[in-house]
Amino acid sequence: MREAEDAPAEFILLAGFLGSGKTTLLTEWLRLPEAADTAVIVNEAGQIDVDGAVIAAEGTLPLALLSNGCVCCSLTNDLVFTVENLLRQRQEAGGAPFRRIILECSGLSRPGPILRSLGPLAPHGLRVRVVATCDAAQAAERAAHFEEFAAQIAAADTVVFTKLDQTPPEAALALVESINPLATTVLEADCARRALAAFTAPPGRPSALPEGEAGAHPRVSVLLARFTSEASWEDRMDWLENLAAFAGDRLLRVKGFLHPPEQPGLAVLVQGVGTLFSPMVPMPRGPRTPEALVVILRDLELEAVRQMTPDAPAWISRLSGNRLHCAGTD
Ligand SMILES: Nc1nc2c(ncn2[C@@H]2O[C@H](COP(=O)(O)OP(=O)(O)OP(=O)(O)O)[C@@H](O)[C@H]2O)c(=O)[nH]1
Repeated sequence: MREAEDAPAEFILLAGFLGSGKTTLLTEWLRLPEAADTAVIVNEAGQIDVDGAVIAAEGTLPLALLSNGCVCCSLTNDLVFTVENLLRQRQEAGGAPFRRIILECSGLSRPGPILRSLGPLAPHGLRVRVVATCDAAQAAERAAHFEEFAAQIAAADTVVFTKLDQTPPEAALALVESINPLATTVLEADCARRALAAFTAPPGRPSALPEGEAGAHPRVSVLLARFTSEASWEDRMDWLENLAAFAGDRLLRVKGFLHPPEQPGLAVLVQGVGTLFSPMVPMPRGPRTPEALVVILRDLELEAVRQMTPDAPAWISRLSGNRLHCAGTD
């Protein structure tokens, strides 16, 4: 579908639960020619900017980061400032106006407060749209435990199903339609076609309705794991294996970088959703790829994880300065 040259730029809020495939969808999009004139803002809730490093590896695109907090509760002013900065820098550089600014939200953020915070951007005439990813394999479990899941789906103009290679989509589709019968759904196994459908879908509702419920999650812990200088590669793998076995379905997400001691220039991207780990991806070691793993758990506290393997050459701490979810009301 060709877009009119003078169509207003879009502000796309890319929501979706932890590990549901937001970054993957976005990187697929950035590889397409249609993605020219896209700017990206990444809201990584912790100190480790994994998504930013993965997206930056796609090339030189205007990329801004909102880190150390959740954009739906603590960073709404920063968001307006960041968008205005991107627009101004583009104008000052004499570049063509952006067609799209995509905000990748952290996985537990709720679209409602973010949409409401966009008021000061009204003079820019951006058309706002919410795209939510839904992991077809995990939808029922997420819906049962996390109201953020329902808030994300309910706010979406477009719901994009992911992990269709792992599970048939019917149950997740029925669930999503029961939460938000108005959303356009994208059920596309091919990654490029899925990304194209996600980010160029015709506008449905003019803007999404903010959801009402508050979403504190005292049951979620966000921890940071680091390894000592004596730790071998096997120690790191053992620790991860133990974690998956110990936490079971209480393990929601692992992501971060490991540094193989034998390979000084190399960092390895580690991605786990639940206890399922993707093949590790090698990346150059550098300031964007520090060695640390963000571990997100349900119903498991720091002390329990430390006690899991008290002698492991690892430091486990709470992620400081982090608020993955809203504790307040709207
Ligand atoms: N098999 C399969 N794996 C996928 C698909 N989409 C994403 N993944 C994998 O799922 C994991 C999480 O994907 P991400 O794109 O990082 O998910 P995210 O929503 O950005 O994660 P957070 O930022 O932590 O909330 C990665 O290991 C991806 O490779 C898919 O359609 N099929």
